[in-house]
Amino acid sequence: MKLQFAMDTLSTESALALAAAAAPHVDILELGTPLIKSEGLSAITAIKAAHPDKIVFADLKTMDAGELEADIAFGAGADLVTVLGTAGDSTIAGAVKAAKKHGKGVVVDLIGVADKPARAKQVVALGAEFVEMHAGLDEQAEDGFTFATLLRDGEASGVPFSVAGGVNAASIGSVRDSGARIAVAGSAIYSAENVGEAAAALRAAIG
Ligand SMILES: O=C(CO)[C@H](O)[C@H](O)COP(=O)(O)O
Repeated sequence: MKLQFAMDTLSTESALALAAAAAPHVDILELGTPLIKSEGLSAITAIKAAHPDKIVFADLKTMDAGELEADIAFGAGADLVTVLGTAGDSTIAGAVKAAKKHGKGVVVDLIGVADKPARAKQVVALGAEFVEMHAGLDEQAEDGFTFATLLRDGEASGVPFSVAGGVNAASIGSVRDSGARIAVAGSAIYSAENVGEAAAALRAAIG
């Protein structure tokens, strides 16, 4: 299983520092949505230039203009971009078209999707590389939500999936056991006193 570090910070400078500390222990460096909104596409270019050997993931959370948004992010250096599963099929297909042009990939984020396994199958058929079983902060706070639901949805989807939202040292073993291809950890790494050690501990936990 790969480890993805979601850098939910607001400046390129702090993202570069976080990436430098965590890079030896992670496979994928994610520029969080707030970072891209704050700094723009130049942040993607800066992270890719500093870490050409890592997969650079731009969490665009695109909802419309799929081809255009994906095209400019790939042009800036992204290897993977996200489109929302709640977007229309044409938006997802447009982003996939841009990915094919650049030899890159599209990940569909299923945040807010009621039937995640069903939508997962549909978007992979449209050309998504994998789906992200993602519970946002609000969804995590809803009555009846459990992390296990996310893992069950991933297993039930029958397609390649990552898990995001609440992945930490206590939960990452269950993510691996669910068959996820990728575990996405944000605050468990960037909020730690020692970012490098936190990333190394998550890596060690999944082998
Ligand atoms: O995409 C995100 C929010 O929309 C986060 O980056 C992702 O969910 C990671 O969350 P956490 O900090 O709980 O690991």
